[in-house]
Amino acid sequence: MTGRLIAVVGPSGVGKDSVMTALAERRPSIELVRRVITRAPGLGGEDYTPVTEDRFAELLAADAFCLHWAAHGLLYGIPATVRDQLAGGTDLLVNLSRSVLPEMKRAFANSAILSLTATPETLARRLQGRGRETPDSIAKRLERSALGIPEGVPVIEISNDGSLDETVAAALNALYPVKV
Ligand SMILES: Nc1ncnc2c1ncn2[C@@H]1O[C@H](COP(=O)(O)OP(=O)(O)OP(=O)(O)O)[C@@H](O)[C@H]1O
Ligand SMILES: O=P(O)(O)OC[C@H]1O[C@H](OP(=O)(O)O)[C@H](O)[C@@H]1O
Repeated sequence: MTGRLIAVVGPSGVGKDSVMTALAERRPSIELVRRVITRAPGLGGEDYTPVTEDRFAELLAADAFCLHWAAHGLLYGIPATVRDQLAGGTDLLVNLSRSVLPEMKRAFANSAILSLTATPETLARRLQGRGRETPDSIAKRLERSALGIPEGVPVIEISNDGSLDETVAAALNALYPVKV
């Protein structure tokens, strides 16, 4: 059976990368997709492939991405090689922009979307605590947090306002319900 592409979406700071890492630890058969990003190397938060804008354009022209988008002044690409991993039966977790969800649903029949939520106060506290962005960039990310899920796209909505353990348990129950 083909693997499932599990997209994790939600506003900046909601905890997508933290939840993805914890999910993969709890269920080691799930693999994390490494994104190609025009971000400076070594900024942490996730394991990504840093590239220049010129290199990103080359990869795009060579059809190296199955999904790509722009946000926060950066370009993001999902390697087309994920199709081979899925064909091999591996379930994959991928951090996506909410804006590419309709395209993702059209392109990947076996897929699911985890939509993480948290209050504006939690988002602000977490972005400030993480310290990866400047105060100006944090303010812009908080403004963008109001962006919703595109209409008609089915999602599994899970609050990450509580502990990571609670979120991971709820996500695993929804994604892999125990058959009785
Ligand atoms: N349930 C949680 N409880 C407490 N802190 C959390 C929880 N989830 C995430 N965090 C913390 O919140 C901060 C933001 O989390 P993370 O980087 O995973 O968010 P993100 O949604 O991937 O953000 P971005 O889209 O900006 O990359 C991190 O410092 C992380 O440790
Ligand atoms: O607001 P939307 O479009 O849903 O998401 C836009 C981008 O924001 C986050 O980027 P990062 O992980 O902070 O670099 C997401 O992962 C996505 O790439």
